Amino acid sequence: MDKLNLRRELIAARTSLSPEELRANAIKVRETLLEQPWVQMAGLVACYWSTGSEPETHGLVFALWKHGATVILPLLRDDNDLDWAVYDGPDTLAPGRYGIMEPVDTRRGVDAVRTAALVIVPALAVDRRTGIRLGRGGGSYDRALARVGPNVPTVALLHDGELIDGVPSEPHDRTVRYAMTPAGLTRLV
Ligand SMILES: Nc1nc2c(c(=O)[nH]1)N(C=O)[C@@H](CNc1ccc(C(=O)N[C@@H](CCC(=O)O)C(=O)O)cc1)CN2
Ligand SMILES: Nc1ncnc2c1ncn2[C@@H]1O[C@H](COP(=O)(O)OP(=O)(O)OP(=O)(O)O)[C@@H](O)[C@H]1O
Repeated sequence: MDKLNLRRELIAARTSLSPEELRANAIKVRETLLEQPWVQMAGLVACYWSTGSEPETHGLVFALWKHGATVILPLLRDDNDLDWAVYDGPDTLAPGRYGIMEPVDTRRGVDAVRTAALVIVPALAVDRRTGIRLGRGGGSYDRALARVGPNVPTVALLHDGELIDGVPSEPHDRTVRYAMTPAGLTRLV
């Protein structure tokens, strides 16, 4: 299946998830990730502020922040590349493009993600054999992940049925090292 149709199918499946399922998944994701030593030890974490039926990250971001980590969140630039700014509590976010909440703190530039010790990303699907990630289609995270060093753990958050075989890929597509689903954390590459 091509990317466009696969995206359409995955987005349709997400809209059928109930608020209870979304909440249960969010708790599982938060608890599983916070158990990992490499998560606990990360001083600077790049995450995302979830919207709609995406795997929910609000509790995770809050918990990482409370734990003492510096959390940076993306701001979508006009060229679809990602700028980054520091999360400083729930009152420090304002809607950006597509209505996604973005931090109002000073913009740290597209290269800020290079300094993260852990990178948690949104995805519509990940290929379980290759780690290839399918995103929204702006190429934003392809660009951001290209700046992340090979030894930095990268984790895509997924719902059930989104860790699949045969994600279509192009040369610019980036991989992630872990997929987090309601079934648990899977090391990919
Ligand atoms: N929560 C969250 N934050 C994020 C991302 C994301 O996927 N999730 N991004 C990941 O890159 C960036 C924002 N990029 C986005 C790109 C497209 C759409 C979106 O809703 N697109 C519509 C169609 C848009 C259109 O009208 O052309 C869609 O997918 O239906 C949302 C975010 C940065 N922040
Ligand atoms: N490094 C890059 N520099 C500039 N444009 C890029 C880069 N990587 C990808 N793109 C462009 O982004 C567009 C969308 O790519 P693709 O469909 O793979 O997005 P995606 O990975 O699903 O989305 P996202 O990364 O935003 O979650 C493509 O047209 C591609 O040319």
